[in-house]
Amino acid sequence: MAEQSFQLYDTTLRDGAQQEGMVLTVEDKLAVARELDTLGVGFIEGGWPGAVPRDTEFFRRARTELDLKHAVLAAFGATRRPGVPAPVDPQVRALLAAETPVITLVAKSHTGHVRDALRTTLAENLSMIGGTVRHLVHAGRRVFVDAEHYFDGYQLNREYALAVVRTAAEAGAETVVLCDTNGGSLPDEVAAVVAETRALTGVQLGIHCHNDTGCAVANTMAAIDAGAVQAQGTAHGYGERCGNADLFTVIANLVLKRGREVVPLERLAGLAATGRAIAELTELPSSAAAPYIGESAFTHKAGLHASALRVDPDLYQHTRPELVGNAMRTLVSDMGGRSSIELKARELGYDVEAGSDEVARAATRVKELESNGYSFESADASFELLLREELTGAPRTRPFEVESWSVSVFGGSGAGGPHDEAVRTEATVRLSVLGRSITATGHGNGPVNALDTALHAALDPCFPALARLQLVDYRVRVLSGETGSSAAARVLISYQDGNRRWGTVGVDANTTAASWHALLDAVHYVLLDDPARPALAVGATEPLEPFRP
Ligand SMILES: CC(=O)SCCNC(=O)CCNC(=O)[C@H](O)C(C)(C)COP(=O)(O)OP(=O)(O)OC[C@H]1O[C@@H](n2cnc3c(N)ncnc32)[C@H](O)[C@@H]1OP(=O)(O)O
Ligand SMILES: CC(=O)C(=O)O
Repeated sequence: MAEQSFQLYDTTLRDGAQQEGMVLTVEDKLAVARELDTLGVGFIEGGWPGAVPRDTEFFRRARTELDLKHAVLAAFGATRRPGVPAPVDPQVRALLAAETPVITLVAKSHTGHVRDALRTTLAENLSMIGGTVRHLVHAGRRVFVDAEHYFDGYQLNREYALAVVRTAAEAGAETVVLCDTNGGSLPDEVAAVVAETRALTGVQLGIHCHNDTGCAVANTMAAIDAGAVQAQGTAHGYGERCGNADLFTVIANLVLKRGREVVPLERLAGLAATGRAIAELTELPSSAAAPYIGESAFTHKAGLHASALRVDPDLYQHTRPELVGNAMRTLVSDMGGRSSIELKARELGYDVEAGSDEVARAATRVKELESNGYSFESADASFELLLREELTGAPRTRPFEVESWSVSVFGGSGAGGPHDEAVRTEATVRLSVLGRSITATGHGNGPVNALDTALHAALDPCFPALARLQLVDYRVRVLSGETGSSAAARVLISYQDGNRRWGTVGVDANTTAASWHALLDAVHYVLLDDPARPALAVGATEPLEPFRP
């Protein structure tokens, strides 16, 4: 049964948008709000109407375009200006004009900030808070008050900080949210201040933490344990400076560690998908190491871990990945043994046993190859080719043979420089498909691009499956000094193949040859299980017999 009373308050669209590098259009903001609603947060703070024109527009469009099923919208803004009555303060009027059920006011609770930043008296600040809250409540809004710099203010002048909380609540604020605005607090301090404030005021409290000590989530959890009933945070912990508390982590912690079903379990299982969707919209890379939903959150590299995980996944995982929509992954590397190979093989759909000779041989080969410069961690396709060789006990079967390949780079006008358009690269490949010789040439902005184009030109007519193969990333690492071998370069190539992304690796003394090996692995990988073997070879008048490995 979902816990109704606890308030999950998302501020991705306001405080999260204060993150360096985040620029959201109104369209993006509407889409993020829909994702958060689907996840099941209770409140979505859409921005500061009247201050940020885009946010004013967001609230205008939200009225007709956002059909929220679960969440309610909150507009954020400041208390009235000193000396200006709330009803005529333009910012306060803009808050009402946003027509949201909830308005969240930021209010100063630190005496130094009142004097130096607001440049007014302590009494006037309290009057600004009380007057603005009363005005908004009178207008029919639910009001939350974010007590800015509360924890620092509490240390400096406890009575004044408490007076801010009491003033806001007496004026009608439903929840007073204690903010660690500078993010400098630690969990024990937060827990103590929340508990004391609660005991001394009896007011319903929330928590809003920044991550400047790396403790935003821990501080939020400590505050909740101490009695806070509203948790504010952002998707992926987006926010100013070091960010805010990551609301995704807070949600998963509450449900899975505290047994508080703040979102139903079926929505929690959509957490990773929500995270991916929001990262797409913000165009900010999400951290692979993000708790619960990061790509690496349940990914295992060490052999000893893999050995235990084979027996029971709980031995090296704090929770079950599927509960948050994530999945366990195994990485193959020289840090693994037979168990890592077995787990990876099973992940790839092969039924193998750790004790088998094939797995032992594959483990030995991975260690040997990695000591010569290979890296299979992000070259899962190259690993699968190696595994197949061991499982079938035969060298790799090849749907085509390479007769020769060459690359030429033609110098430019002499002006040189990276953008000298006259520099051209041409690659020629000569291949044999079922005994027929095919020659093709490709041009590109460099050797890899030209070789890739030439390979496609030669093979796509024979193997239609190759047409969907798209090279998306290329990385070269100079290995001199890293290994004892003569290999000089390791090339890792990533491909997009329909919805899948995978990689290959090539190692050679020559960088272009290393690239060629990685390119060939990709082609062989796509053709591993392609039922449409060469349909019509170039120059053939009759369809060729299906290829049999
Ligand atoms: C902790 C937080 O993250 S709170 C949210 C912060 N978010 C933002 O600031 C984003 C939106 N802000 C803005 O667009 C602009 O700063 C505006 C429109 C609010 C104000 O712009 P301007 O009028 O040009 O003022 P400016 O930005 O220079 O300074 C802010 C003013 O707000 C006042 N102010 C600061 N905090 C508060 C508060 N809690 N209550 C009322 N007024 C406040 C300051 O004293 C200053 O007043 P002044 O103009 O009399 O010096
Ligand atoms: C209100 C807010 O964002 C803060 O104090 O950090």
